Amino acid sequence: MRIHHNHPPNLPSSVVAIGAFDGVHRGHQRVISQAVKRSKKYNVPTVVYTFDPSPRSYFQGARILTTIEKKIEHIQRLGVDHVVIARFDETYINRTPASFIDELTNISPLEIHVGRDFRFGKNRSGDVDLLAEHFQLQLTESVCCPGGTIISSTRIRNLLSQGNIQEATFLLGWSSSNFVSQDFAYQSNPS
Ligand SMILES: Cc1cc2nc3c(=O)[nH]c(=O)nc-3n(C[C@H](O)[C@H](O)[C@H](O)COP(=O)(O)O)c2cc1C
Ligand SMILES: Nc1ncnc2c1ncn2[C@@H]1O[C@H](COP(=O)(O)OP(=O)(O)OP(=O)(O)O)[C@@H](O)[C@H]1O
Repeated sequence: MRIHHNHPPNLPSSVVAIGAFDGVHRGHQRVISQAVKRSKKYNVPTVVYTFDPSPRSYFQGARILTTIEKKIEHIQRLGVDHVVIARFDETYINRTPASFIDELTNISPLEIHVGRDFRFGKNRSGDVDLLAEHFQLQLTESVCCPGGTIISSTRIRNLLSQGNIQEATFLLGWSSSNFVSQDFAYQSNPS
């Protein structure tokens, strides 16, 4: 897998998945795996476009589930060809939706895979309807817990803070021993 910092490569065609993907949990895995499956069908590379730091950590100071290195490792395991890591800083957050859309045209997406709630651009002003005016969108069905709640990084963070490692690990879909960041590992197992 090739790693691109800040700027996507120029590609003649691709299938793209976009998101913060903190934890690369079961919901994220579905978004990315569906992109990989479709890229194989088209015989074009899969690109995952993600952010460092994650927007939730930047805006709300949320503790991360995965370091950027771990995130890359898990994305690679899903069979992705290229990962773009955009530095999420003051300059970046002020970009307009149009500027983000322009950037995506460099990778010539045949399809873009995101969840229904995906937002982008300054003040979260871009949504899936706007993206669909420019690209073929594939909206991933939400992956839920057995109880019916949608899996999210926030939910997993809360479970870990409460010490509920078993459920957090299940929602992550990876082994927590080599997955959860040191901060959480320490908090959940202080001995
Ligand atoms: C160019 C760009 C600018 C963004 N600016 C903001 C912003 O001003 N405020 C904000 O809360 N999020 C901003 N975001 C983050 C998005 O709201 C969102 O978190 C990000 O696209 C990842 O999607 P996800 O949270 O569904 O994974 C921006 C994203 C992009 C791509
Ligand atoms: N449970 C899920 N099922 C399907 N798609 C999901 C799921 N959770 C997130 N996604 C999608 O994956 C992409 C990345 O999502 P994001 O990183 O914001 O995850 P999140 O779990 O909602 O995080 P947070 O709780 O921090 O907001 C987005 O397009 C989002 O819609």
